[in-house]
This record gives sequence, structure tokens and C-alpha cells, in this order.
Amino acid sequence: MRSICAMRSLLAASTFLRSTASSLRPASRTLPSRLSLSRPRLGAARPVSAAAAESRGGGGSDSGMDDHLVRSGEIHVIVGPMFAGKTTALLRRVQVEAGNGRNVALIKSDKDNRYGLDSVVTHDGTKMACWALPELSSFQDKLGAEAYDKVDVIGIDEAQFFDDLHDFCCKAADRDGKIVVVAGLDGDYKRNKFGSVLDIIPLADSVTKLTARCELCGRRAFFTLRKTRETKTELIGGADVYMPVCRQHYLDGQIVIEATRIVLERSTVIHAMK
Ligand SMILES: Nc1ncnc2c1ncn2[C@@H]1O[C@H](COP(=O)(O)OP(=O)(O)O)[C@@H](O)[C@H]1O
Ligand SMILES: Cc1cn([C@H]2C[C@H](O)[C@@H](COP(=O)(O)O)O2)c(=O)[nH]c1=O
Ligand SMILES: [Zn+2]
Repeated sequence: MRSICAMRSLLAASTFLRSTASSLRPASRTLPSRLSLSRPRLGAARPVSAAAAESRGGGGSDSGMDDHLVRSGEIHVIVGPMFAGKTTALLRRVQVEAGNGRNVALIKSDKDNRYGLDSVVTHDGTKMACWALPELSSFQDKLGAEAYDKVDVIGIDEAQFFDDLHDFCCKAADRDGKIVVVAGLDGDYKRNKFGSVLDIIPLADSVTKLTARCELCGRRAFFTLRKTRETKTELIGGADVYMPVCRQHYLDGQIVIEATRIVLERSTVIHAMK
């Protein structure tokens, strides 16, 4: 009996909280055209803190209400092994958004110097101009506050190389109302999680895991095999160093690599003893 009463009071409390919450939530509405010109994407408006509104340059509106409204941000994550089409998907999404009149900005890690630092380039040569940055926190300063405020969509490539990915995505989507599209490796060549990519899954609206084709059998490839003996986690490279493989060929590859390592170590010892 006591538990039924407790359940009833919990239900009553939750009904109260729900009705209070909906009365606090502003109705979705169209922003003034002055804003919609530079910010065509109008998601559901929702409250933000005064400090957040201020940091977005949120002052200066006519109604006073506007200072506390911001578009709802989004985070979309694209993961998979190398050669799966992550960068292709990212560029396509960013180009569609730009075609819809949104202001877009593309960022990649400056660690990836494979094709120079001024553009993101796919493995089959499609290119788009980008900001190559050492860390995401420098983006707002690089762009300037005014330009940052006008950006609707932020694309991030090679996300595994950014240590401040989680913090940046939180701020960009939750505080600043940006659409953030993130492409990166979920796992490294050892199939361990890579950088902070997996840490942003709980923040995401959508997660897409792409697959490549196994270079050895043509089946779906979920993993990236490193072809060299280098063991550091971060090693920039393309098809010269890596290949996409299915589960079976990943495991076979690990056996071959391990066997090679043992043979090479033995021959070094034998050579030293001579
Ligand atoms: N083993 C491979 N070597 C070189 N290019 C490949 C290989 N497999 C696929 N590709 C090409 O790479 C393209 C995907 O490139 P990209 O979008 O840069 O992938 P990701 O960002 O996931 O590494 C494919 O459409 C295909 O043309
Ligand atoms: C597996 C793996 C990859 N890398 C590097 C190699 C490339 O420079 C990028 C991945 O590029 P892509 O756009 O996904 O093809 O990451 C690494 O440093 N360590 C690894 O284990
Ligand atoms: Zn295979």
C-alpha cells in the first residue's frame, strides 16, 4: 500500500514538473528576418543562460526575449575505418548545408599534413578549403567572434587527433546552437578507441558507422590494418601504410605481423651472438 502511495506521489510530482517545464519552454517561432538572413536554419528556440547569450554576442535585440533564445544545436558523428568514405560523407553534408544557404566552416587537425594544410582531401581527391588547427579551442579566435557567430555548420575531419573534441562539441552545439558534423576514426590500428571520438557519442543526435571494402577479399571492412612495424598510435599515412580489412583478415594480419616480429627479433639476437 505504502509503495502504491509513493508511486502516486511520484507520478503527481512528475506531472507537475512536466507542466511547469512546458510553460517555461518558449514556443518555437521564426526569428526576425535580420537574423534569418545570416542564420537560415531555425530549429526550435530554447532558453540559454544570459552568460551564454552574451558570449554569442546575443545582446542588441528588440524584444529582450531574443537575448535568451538560441537555435537548437546538433551533433552528427561519422566513424569507421580508413577508406570507408568518412571524409566524403562529411564534405557532402557540409556542401548540402552550404547549398541550403547556411554558413559552413570546415576544420581538420594540423597533424594531418598529407595534402597540405589548406584543404580537406578525400582518398579519391575531392577537396574543400579548411582551417587546419592544432586544437579546436583556437577556432573561435582564428575566425573572430563576429564571424564565429555567423557560422551555422561546423565540419570536423580527423577528429581523433583533437584532445578537446568533447569540450568543443558541447560548447558549439549546446551553448552556441551550431550543427557540428564530426568525422573520425573510432578505432586505431590496434582496434583501441582513438582519441576522444567515442566520448562524444553520448552527446550525438546521430552516429553513422561506415565500412570500407577489405583489400584482401572484398568483403565489408570494419578495421584498419597497419602494414608497417611502427607502433606509435599516431602515424599519418594513406594506402602506403594502412589498408581496410574484414575481421578475418585483420586477425590473419595480426598473426603475420606478430610472426614477422618474432622472426626479426630472433635473427637480430642470432646476428648479435655471431
Ligand atoms: N584501399 C584503398 N586505397 C585507396 N583509396 C581507396 C581504398 N579504398 C577505397 N578508396 C577510395 O577512398 C574513397 C573514400 O575516401 P575518404 O572519404 O577519404 O575515406 P575516409 O575518410 O573514410 O578515409 C573511396 O570512395 C574510394 O574511392
Ligand atoms: C588507423 C590509424 C590511422 N592513423 C592516421 C592515418 C591517417 O593519417 C589518419 C586517418 O585518415 P582517414 O581520413 O581516416 O583515412 O589517421 C593513425 O595515426 N593511427 C592509426 O592507428
Ligand atoms: Zn577480408
